[in-house]
Amino acid sequence: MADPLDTLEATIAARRASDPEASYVARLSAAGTAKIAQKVGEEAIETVIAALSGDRAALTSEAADLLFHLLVLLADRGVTLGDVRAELVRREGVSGLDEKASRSE
Ligand SMILES: N=c1c2ncn([C@@H]3O[C@H](COP(=O)(O)OP(=O)(O)OP(=O)(O)O)[C@@H](O)[C@H]3O)c2ncn1[C@@H]1O[C@H](COP(=O)(O)O)[C@@H](O)[C@H]1O
Repeated sequence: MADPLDTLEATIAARRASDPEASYVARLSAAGTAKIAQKVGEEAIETVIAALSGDRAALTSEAADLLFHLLVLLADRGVTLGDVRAELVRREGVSGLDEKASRSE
């Protein structure tokens, strides 16, 4: 089975330039980077609130909203899940101290 995040990334790529009347992704993308980033911020706050509430189902739902909007933002800025995965893999071999040192170089 395909990874749902990969499937969602492909769906978002396909919908970005489609009819805004029929697609939320197209509507949000047409609104621009600042609006998409604002939505990511809102969903992040809602995720934090759900986490602190102790409601597991609410946290799961808000996390899905957050990941969806983050994928729309990444697509808007031309960053792929592959780019993010590669960064995570790179960090697997870097200790906290080493990473700080490499960032300051
Ligand atoms: N995963 C999602 C998804 N999660 C949340 N949402 C939408 O995100 C919106 C956020 O809700 P809010 O209440 O925060 O926002 P709002 O008040 O409606 O909108 P704003 O005015 O704040 O922007 C809602 O309209 C949800 O329907 C999503 N919309 C789409 N997808 C996926 O994207 C695919 C493509 O969707 P379309 O572009 O609509 O075809 C779908 O098949 C889904 O897989």
